[in-house]
Amino acid sequence: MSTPEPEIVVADDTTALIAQAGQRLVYVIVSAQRDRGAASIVLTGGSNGIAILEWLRAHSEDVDWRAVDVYFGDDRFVPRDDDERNHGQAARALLDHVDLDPARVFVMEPSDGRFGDDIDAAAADYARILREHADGADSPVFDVHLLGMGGEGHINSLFPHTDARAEQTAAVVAVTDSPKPPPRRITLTLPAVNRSAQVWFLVAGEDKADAVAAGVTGGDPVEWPCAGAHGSAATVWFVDRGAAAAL
Ligand SMILES: O=C(O)[C@H](O)[C@@H](O)[C@H](O)[C@H](O)COP(=O)(O)O
Repeated sequence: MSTPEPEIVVADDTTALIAQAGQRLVYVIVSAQRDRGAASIVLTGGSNGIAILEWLRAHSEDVDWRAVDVYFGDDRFVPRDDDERNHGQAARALLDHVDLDPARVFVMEPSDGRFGDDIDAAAADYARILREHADGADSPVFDVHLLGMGGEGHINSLFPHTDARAEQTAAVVAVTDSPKPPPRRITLTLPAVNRSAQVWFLVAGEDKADAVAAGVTGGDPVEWPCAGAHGSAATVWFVDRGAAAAL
């Protein structure tokens, strides 16, 4: 399946990057709600993934939050109240402050959740949730999957040269040896990311420039996982000047 050429949006700084991506996200959500009655987004961790949620908290008066399905691209398999949880960070930044329908917020279980310390059961549960909202496929067609990115090109918890990155079938896998701590995580895989209509990267800093260049110019996705992520309708790289330095 061919994918559209990536679009690159270069912002002067992180504040502008987040505002540009935030404005466009509001537009996509409002358009989807007008056309289909609902929108679906996949959240991500990291400083930019959380910063866009803080931006939305202040600028999303046009969004009907009760008609947004919220998923997570990955989360750390640590206790619910651990500061490392992407869900907790997202809740503090946005989710606790807008009128979401709790039945439409799909959280990966923590290590003290319904499955206790059984990470495989917790990952299987999230796979079940995705299937239930996927019209016969393994994962939904998300309107927008947000992605942060590490300097070595990792996205979600898909790190270079790992089985999780190489997964071709399952939509969700457990990771127990993440090279970046904490070691245990649950993550959507590239097949799930790539079912999204739009995949958006939020990337700042010159230390990410080589990975951005690899991602944009079709580098080897084994080496640079970001290069394997594409939306079916659009792939957008929101980058600051530093992250764009090698383009
Ligand atoms: O799971 C993690 O360990 C991090 O959350 C990580 O995946 C992060 O999202 C990226 O490294 C981008 O982070 P920044 O947006 O802070 O650059």
